[in-house]
Amino acid sequence: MSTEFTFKVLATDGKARRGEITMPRGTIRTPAFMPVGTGGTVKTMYMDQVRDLGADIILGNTYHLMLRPGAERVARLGGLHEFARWPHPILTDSGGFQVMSLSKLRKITEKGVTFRSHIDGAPYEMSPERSIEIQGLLDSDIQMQLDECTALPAKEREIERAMELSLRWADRCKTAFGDQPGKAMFGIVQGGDNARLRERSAQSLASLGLKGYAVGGLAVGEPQDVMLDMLDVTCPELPADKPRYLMGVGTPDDIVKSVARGIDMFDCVMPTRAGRHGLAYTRRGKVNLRNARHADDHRPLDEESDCPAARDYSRAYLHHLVRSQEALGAMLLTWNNLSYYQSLMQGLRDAIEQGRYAEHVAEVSEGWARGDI
Ligand SMILES: CNc1nc2cc3c(=O)[nH]c(N)nc3c(CCN)c2[nH]1
Repeated sequence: MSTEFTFKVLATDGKARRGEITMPRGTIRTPAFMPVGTGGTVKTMYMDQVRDLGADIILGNTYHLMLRPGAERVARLGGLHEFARWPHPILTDSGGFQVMSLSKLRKITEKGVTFRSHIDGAPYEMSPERSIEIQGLLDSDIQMQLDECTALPAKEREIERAMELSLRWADRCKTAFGDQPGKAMFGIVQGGDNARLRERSAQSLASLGLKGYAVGGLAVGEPQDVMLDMLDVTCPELPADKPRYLMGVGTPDDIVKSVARGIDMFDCVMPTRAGRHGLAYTRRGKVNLRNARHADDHRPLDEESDCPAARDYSRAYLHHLVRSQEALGAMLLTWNNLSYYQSLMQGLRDAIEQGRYAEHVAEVSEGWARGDI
């Protein structure tokens, strides 16, 4: 187990990279999908299950945990890993995006963000320094800079203002984070759907010499081709020997296309949120178990899966659980969805090692297109 945070590219296939992040709490095989554990829990899952599905790292949220149960309280209780019984790496988002999407009466100034809690309306201030302090109290392994994510569509001058503010905040976060060998602080590239601003943001962040770089400001409603175009201009400006994390992405199709453009890490609520809404991800595409067509279908979701949720339960039973709003419905479909996402990532990692990434993507895409029989 290394005491340092290191990233190695083990193989490439075009722009796709098979890599490995080693850090004190464990190794992260990339391309990696991080299940979202917003409030210190991957909803409806035991942490042992999440690990057994192949997840090397999960995501936590500064915003939610600072509001409840409180960062100082988590620190007093031994940090987030001890609190949630997840001993492997944790990446925490910095809170800016969640403030903008969840809280009311929020204001952004040079100093930071002020906002009211979406839980009890209490007022809060969060500076770049406080965000890093909170992530330290959580004992987070990979900490994200505080940034401002511009909602799209937006005027160029608005995108530029937020991008430049985020750059100044990156510098302040780097100073606040200091030198923590076994941990990392990632910068976040902004710049909306503007190629020139994306390049400027990436180049400026690269000059900070950070341990990793996220691509933010995407998956905010823009068409997939716009997101992919922004990756085409951003990734080449980022150091090839550092991990690249595309925030909030995405569908299986988003992921395979983003890996092909040089992305190494992903997080997305889709597999977990969809599971709670009766939607299953499978190698033959999506299956909506709310649909009455499943009411008498004795087949499992995927007889070839090694996940019991996909292999051992009939669609009829899953349909019944979902329609009856039974907790087990959300549990089994979340289990199935995270299993599918992790098996997708394992397939991508293997394909890059074997130099057959394009062929593998064609195979999985054909499976989705064939649709669920
Ligand atoms: C679902 N789409 C999405 N886009 C994001 C952009 C940022 C982004 O630009 N910055 C930060 N800090 N987080 C983002 C997130 C949250 C990731 N868990 C995003 N999620």
